[in-house]
Amino acid sequence: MYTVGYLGPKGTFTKMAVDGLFDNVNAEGFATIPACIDAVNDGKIDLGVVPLENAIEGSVHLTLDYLIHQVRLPIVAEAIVPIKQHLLVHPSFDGELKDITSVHSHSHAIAQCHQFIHKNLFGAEIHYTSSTGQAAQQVELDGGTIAAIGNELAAKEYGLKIWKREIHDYENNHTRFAVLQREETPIQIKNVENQGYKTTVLVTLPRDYAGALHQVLSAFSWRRMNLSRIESRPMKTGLGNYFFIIDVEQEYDHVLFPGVQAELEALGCQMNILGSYPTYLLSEDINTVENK
Ligand SMILES: O=C(O)C(=O)Cc1ccccc1
Repeated sequence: MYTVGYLGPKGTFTKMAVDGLFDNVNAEGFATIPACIDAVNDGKIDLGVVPLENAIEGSVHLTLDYLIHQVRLPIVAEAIVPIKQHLLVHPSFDGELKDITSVHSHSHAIAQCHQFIHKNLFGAEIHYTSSTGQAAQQVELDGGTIAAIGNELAAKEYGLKIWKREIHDYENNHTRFAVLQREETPIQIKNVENQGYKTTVLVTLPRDYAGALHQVLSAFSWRRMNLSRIESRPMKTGLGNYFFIIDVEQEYDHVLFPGVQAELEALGCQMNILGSYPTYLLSEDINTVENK
């Protein structure tokens, strides 16, 4: 049985991703994303599930930066999870929205609900937590007039009342989660069909010159390799120096990718593969918890 790490405590979206991907695993919660990645790297757990990107708020920089700068673990699968954010209160709360004095959640969850907070919780203090689960735990402990933003699983785990459902500002809210493994071996995923494959590459340019990025993209383009995302992250060596993280919508092969790599190296660029992996789209039902 795998031991799978996730960003805990119980009731986070990362835990929902674990439940959606795996049957019969030993799930272990970690307080931070780096702690979960380190545990995979140190061989303490078999797999780690970490958030990569949200449709409303964009990349999870902590995950990307830790994977780029600290611990290069291969991404072996991706889960795309439909996200529904709810406003959770203590069961003893019987006030109105205007009575809520503070709202607690992970910065990404707060950002997905900025408009809702601005219009309905104006004046409430915002408290950032390390996860939505931790925010829900806080509401269970403190009660009173504080609220958390999180999912139905958290409401169940911490005995909270869902005061208002689906408060995220835009529809089609999804988060991508990466499954990390120390050494790539085939992994057993629940009975869900994968939607295809992606390969994520990291490219560094030798220096800033006119058309450098255009040349990099051309290496993919003339080979008809479709890109689904390009993101720049600071190299942390000074302003203007970036890594480019590029998702290619196909599985790694031994012709096209080495061809791109040779072409980029001839330009003085470096290219590293961060993973080539199947992508799983999890069902909306994952947001609904049975036997509440
Ligand atoms: O807070 C949660 O519920 C998480 O699972 C962490 C997280 C962080 C950033 C984007 C999505 C999920």
